[in-house]
Amino acid sequence: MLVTLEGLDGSGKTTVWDSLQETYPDAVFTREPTDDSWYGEAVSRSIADDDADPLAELFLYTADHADHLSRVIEPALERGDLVISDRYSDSRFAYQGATLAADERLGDRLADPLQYVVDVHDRFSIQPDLTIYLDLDPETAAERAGATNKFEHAEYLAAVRDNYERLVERDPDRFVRVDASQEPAAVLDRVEHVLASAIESDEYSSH
Ligand SMILES: Nc1ncnc2c1ncn2[C@@H]1O[C@H](COP(=O)(O)OP(=O)(O)O)[C@@H](O)[C@H]1O
Ligand SMILES: Cc1cn([C@H]2C[C@H](O)[C@@H](COP(=O)(O)OP(=O)(O)O)O2)c(=O)[nH]c1=O
Repeated sequence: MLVTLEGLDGSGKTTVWDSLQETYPDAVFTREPTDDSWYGEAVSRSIADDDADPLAELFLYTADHADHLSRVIEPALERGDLVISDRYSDSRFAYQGATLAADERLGDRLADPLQYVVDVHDRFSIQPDLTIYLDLDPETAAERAGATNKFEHAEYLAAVRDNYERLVERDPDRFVRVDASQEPAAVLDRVEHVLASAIESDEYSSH
């Protein structure tokens, strides 16, 4: 079963992901961008480059995703493991959807940048069974994240949040929204509850 954690920078994904490792010691914990491959390293370089070409950046993230799928996700799912990923394809749909829309060169050419990024993933990616969306307003998110990279500014995060809203609306059965403005223990409690029920119904449906 593939579970993903999504939300703005600073929404608390990594905090939750760290804590879940104690609850589910046998699960495979992974993340995007990956931090153990040269594809992930290339993505980190692009994140640090304020002048990175947005289209080149989309394809770097997507290359990292393709490698992540074949190297980590697919083998784990074939073994029947629970996989919990801190960010996954929806990050690309929301973030690169916003970056491409803001790019003067591309904005007019791509009628719907978010849909373009979704289409790039068609035919090779694997859809999560459950996506937990940590919902937080862009100002608090930027404040918590400390705005250390170009993706963490409130104005940009507001566009990213609009894209997440579109994704949730398109796929209400897959997404579960969690109020990330609550204190950490309350957020974790809610996430653990959502995850436990999803695992239970997954086990029930596979018997
Ligand atoms: N529910 C919360 N309330 C307040 N601060 C939080 C909460 N969850 C995480 N934080 C803090 O916010 C910052 C960003 O959290 P992090 O888990 O790294 O977010 P993300 O992985 O979504 O960027 C960290 O300093 C973390 O301690
Ligand atoms: C996976 C992914 C991340 N990102 C961005 C979001 C983050 O600002 C940055 C690094 O991701 P990450 O290290 O998960 O940041 P954080 O823990 O602060 O949420 O990359 C994209 O723009 N597209 C993507 O496909």
